[in-house]
Amino acid sequence: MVRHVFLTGPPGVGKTTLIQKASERLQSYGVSVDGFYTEEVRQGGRRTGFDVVTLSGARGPLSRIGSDSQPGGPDCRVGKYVVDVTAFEHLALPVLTNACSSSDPRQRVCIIDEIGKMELFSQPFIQAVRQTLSSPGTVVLGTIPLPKGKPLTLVEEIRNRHDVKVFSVTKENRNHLLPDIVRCVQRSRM
Ligand SMILES: Nc1ncnc2c1ncn2[C@@H]1O[C@H](COP(=O)(O)OP(=O)(O)OP(=O)(O)O)[C@@H](O)[C@H]1O
Repeated sequence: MVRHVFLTGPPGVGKTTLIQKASERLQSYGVSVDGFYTEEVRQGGRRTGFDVVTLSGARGPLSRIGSDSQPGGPDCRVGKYVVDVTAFEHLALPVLTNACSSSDPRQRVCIIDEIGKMELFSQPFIQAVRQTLSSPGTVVLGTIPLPKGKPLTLVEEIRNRHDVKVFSVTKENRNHLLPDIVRCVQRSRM
């Protein structure tokens, strides 16, 4: 029985776009949707980092090019991007906690875009994702990266769960997947 739905695929293929469309479609059906997206930040035509944007409209940095890690702190770097773990946790953790603790008896959908290298610098985030996945009232609609390099423990865990359906997004199928994703989430809520 599928409980949670994840999208995977190469960078820039359209995972976030699909999740946003699915979220809008689900909300138009009266489904309660919460969570966060990761959006790229561009300045002068080049990508300078990523922001976390919650569905309730709050925005903060996830990572930026060229800024240094805190002196003496851990080096939370992915390629040229330095992750602002504190800012990320400040935005993402309350969203996940709320998704698990809502008193609304109807099942709700929690968008987690994405669970990748940058986000996984945060141990509290890892714990919060595990808790959300095991929360009976919550269906997760999220994104995970394709397997590449060293396996990411939580991502492997998600892939191996029996209650998870993973859609692989490609340039060829990205314009056709939306109804399947929405249907799968709707069925998970029954
Ligand atoms: N179906 C589509 N047709 C044309 N362009 C698209 C489509 N889906 C997304 N794009 C464009 O591709 C770019 C990347 O999209 P998006 O951010 O959704 O990809 P992503 O897979 O989430 O990327 P990342 O791996 O960096 O998070 C955006 O500029 C978006 O407008």
